[in-house]
Amino acid sequence: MLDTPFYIACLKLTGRRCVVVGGGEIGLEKVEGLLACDARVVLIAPDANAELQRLAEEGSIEWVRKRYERGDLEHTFMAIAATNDTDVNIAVYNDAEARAMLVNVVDVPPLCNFILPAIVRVGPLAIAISTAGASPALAKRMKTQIAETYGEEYARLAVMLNDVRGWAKGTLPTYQDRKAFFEDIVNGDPDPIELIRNGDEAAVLELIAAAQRAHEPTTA
Ligand SMILES: C[C@@]1(CC(=O)O)C2=NC(=C\c3[nH]c(c(CCC(=O)O)c3CC(=O)O)Cc3[nH]c(c(CC(=O)O)c3CCC(=O)O)/C=C3\N/C(=C\2)[C@@H](CCC(=O)O)[C@]3(C)CC(=O)O)/[C@H]1CCC(=O)O
Ligand SMILES: NC(=O)c1ccc[n+]([C@@H]2O[C@H](COP(=O)([O-])OP(=O)(O)OC[C@H]3O[C@@H](n4cnc5c(N)ncnc54)[C@H](O)[C@@H]3O)[C@@H](O)[C@H]2O)c1
Repeated sequence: MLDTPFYIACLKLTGRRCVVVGGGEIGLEKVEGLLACDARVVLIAPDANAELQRLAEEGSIEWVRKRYERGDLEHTFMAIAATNDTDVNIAVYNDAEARAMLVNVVDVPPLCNFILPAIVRVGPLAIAISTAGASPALAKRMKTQIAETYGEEYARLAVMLNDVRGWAKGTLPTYQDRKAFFEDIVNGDPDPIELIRNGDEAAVLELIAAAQRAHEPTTA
């Protein structure tokens, strides 16, 4: 799989039907990942572990208590198979592929048209690490190391920069102007990340205000 050039993207799952087939520990892991992204999760499995049953009872997921059938993929955006039956996993893959649907069979690369990276999430930041299947264990180790480097201060700066995007789009006429404005702040002196680390958000706001003054077109 190392010669597969994977196209990395961020999917919007909000409100979309995502089907998980298999109600064991691994099925639960996948359900939780999808719920964290506001997907409409449908679990297909004749039995499910206690936590999945709880999620179904509280209405967080729909549990269809039966064995998988092709029709379960109707109107579905993504399917993830996590059963202990290879024939079922192959059927899910074939049925999803026939509909050009996104499909992942956990830990079976030939039955995936997308694979899952290890992810570091902090606020709006998401850093994905993929080894193209070469070593999930290494991806997991890197996740820990990256999480130590890119913490809350980066997430906070992202939010502060988002707050000024409206001003930039409304005030700075060209893409180049907006690019220069944001790069001045992000790579600014003093370093905004260091300022946030030291608890001095007021100085970051001042850095942003100074960039606004420097980049605002003159009306004369
Ligand atoms: C990242 C992560 C995300 C997630 O699952 O959400 C993920 N696997 C994780 C953990 C993990 N998986 C395995 C181990 C044992 C150690 C090891 O083998 O390294 C550990 C470590 C552990 O469990 O601690 C075993 C394993 N995994 C695959 C195979 C098949 C094969 O090698 O042929 C085998 C051998 C099975 C066997 O030997 O029988 C295949 C895949 N696993 C992927 C993703 C995709 C490639 C990702 C990439 O590298 O780009 C891919 C291709 C398909 C997919 O499943 O999407 C998650 C870390 C989550 C986190 O902690 O953040
Ligand atoms: N548990 C682990 O740590 C782990 C790690 C890596 C890979 N795996 C593999 O991932 C798979 C899932 O692991 P698990 O621990 O969640 O397994 P599990 O045995 O606990 O759960 C399997 C689930 O699949 C369901 N299932 C079986 N046939 C089905 C069908 N026809 N339609 C719908 N659902 C069906 C079962 O009802 C059960 O809910 C297994 O193949 C396992 O070898 C497990």
